[in-house]
Amino acid sequence: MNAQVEPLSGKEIEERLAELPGWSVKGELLRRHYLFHGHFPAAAMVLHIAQIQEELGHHADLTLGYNRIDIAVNTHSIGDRITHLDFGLARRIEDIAAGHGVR
Ligand SMILES: C[C@H](O)[C@H](O)[C@H]1CNC2=NC(N)=NC(=O)C2=N1
Repeated sequence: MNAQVEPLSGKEIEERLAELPGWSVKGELLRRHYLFHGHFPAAAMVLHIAQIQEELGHHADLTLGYNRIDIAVNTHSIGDRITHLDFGLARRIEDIAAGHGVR
């Protein structure tokens, strides 16, 4: 699956990170965490992200804590590298974050 997708170069990753404040790359993972004012808003955002992931056919690892979620994503189908698919999902997540009352 997604065999046609290429890993992004370091320069491409830097350029795309510049458009996504709060997101970072560690090794071959694109990551962010969000903090909330309680558990339900954090859980609700996880469900909203799940909906987007099913729409895109691309899925991050989501860790739900009491008042935070931790997100990490790469593209499994090409050996766990960072691709435009990961940044596309990150963009979509970032676009819903304010509406979920992240602090
Ligand atoms: C068929 C389906 O689209 C693929 O298995 C998708 C599902 N979600 C995925 N998510 C991630 N992060 N990487 C993938 O390679 C991937 N592949």
